[in-house]
Amino acid sequence: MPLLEVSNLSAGYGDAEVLFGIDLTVDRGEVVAIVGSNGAGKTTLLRTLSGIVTPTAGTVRLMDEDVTGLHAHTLVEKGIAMVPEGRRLFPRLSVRRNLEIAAYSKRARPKLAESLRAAYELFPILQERSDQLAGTLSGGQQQMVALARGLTTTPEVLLVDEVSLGLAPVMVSRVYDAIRAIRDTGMTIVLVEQNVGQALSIADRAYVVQQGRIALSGSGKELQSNEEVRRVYLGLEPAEEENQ
Ligand SMILES: Nc1ncnc2c1ncn2[C@@H]1O[C@H](COP(=O)(O)OP(=O)(O)OP(=O)(O)O)[C@@H](O)[C@H]1O
Repeated sequence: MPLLEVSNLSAGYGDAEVLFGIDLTVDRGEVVAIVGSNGAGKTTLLRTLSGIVTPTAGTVRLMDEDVTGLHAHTLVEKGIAMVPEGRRLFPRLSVRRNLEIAAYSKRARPKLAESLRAAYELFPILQERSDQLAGTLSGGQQQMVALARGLTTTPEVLLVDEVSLGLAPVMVSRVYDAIRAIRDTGMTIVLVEQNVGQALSIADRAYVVQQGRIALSGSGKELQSNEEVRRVYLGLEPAEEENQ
């Protein structure tokens, strides 16, 4: 049984339909990447899975329970956490306070001390900076707070939107190291990325979204060598040796 099973999911904003019959599965412990061009619907898919956007058709099952159309706060209680694009921290609150606030749910509150310990173990820099205002951290460090905040909700699955957006390349590698470290704890991760190369390098499996539909899927390795993916998303010629 997959941890997350999405069948025939459609969603949009008012009359603007964005997703058309998405099917995907995520197994426990997997990193699944959702890649595609600007405006393909990747963020909308994550927003629908996290209850911010209500689906117009289809089903979402979490650990075999139908959770379709539940509100975001209910889905947090059930174990779906979203790390949004742009991080959305409270810039004038300390790192520690940002993490504590995330543990508001009945699910997470009793485990707050344990979650903070685990977050600081994963991200020692955040422990060093725990009293610093989140808005004064570097972009990469803020992204680590956003990831740690998602983990503080003690999720079954962490949905991560555009984690590398706006970061310098060196920071992107650090943030990806952090995601590998999170994966190594056994966490299930769904990663939406425009940085297709990075996402495929870490993904067990990936889906390519085009105009609101799944156009391709396969293991991260398979998609890295898929001709269309190489040409359209990685900017490589089909015969070109990968040397980046
Ligand atoms: N709040 C909104 N109201 C109306 N339309 C929206 C809203 N958010 C996104 N859209 C539209 O939905 C479509 C899909 O956007 P979405 O953000 O899901 O794509 P994406 O693949 O994540 O791309 P990006 O990486 O640029 O965010 C786009 O045409 C976008 O203009």
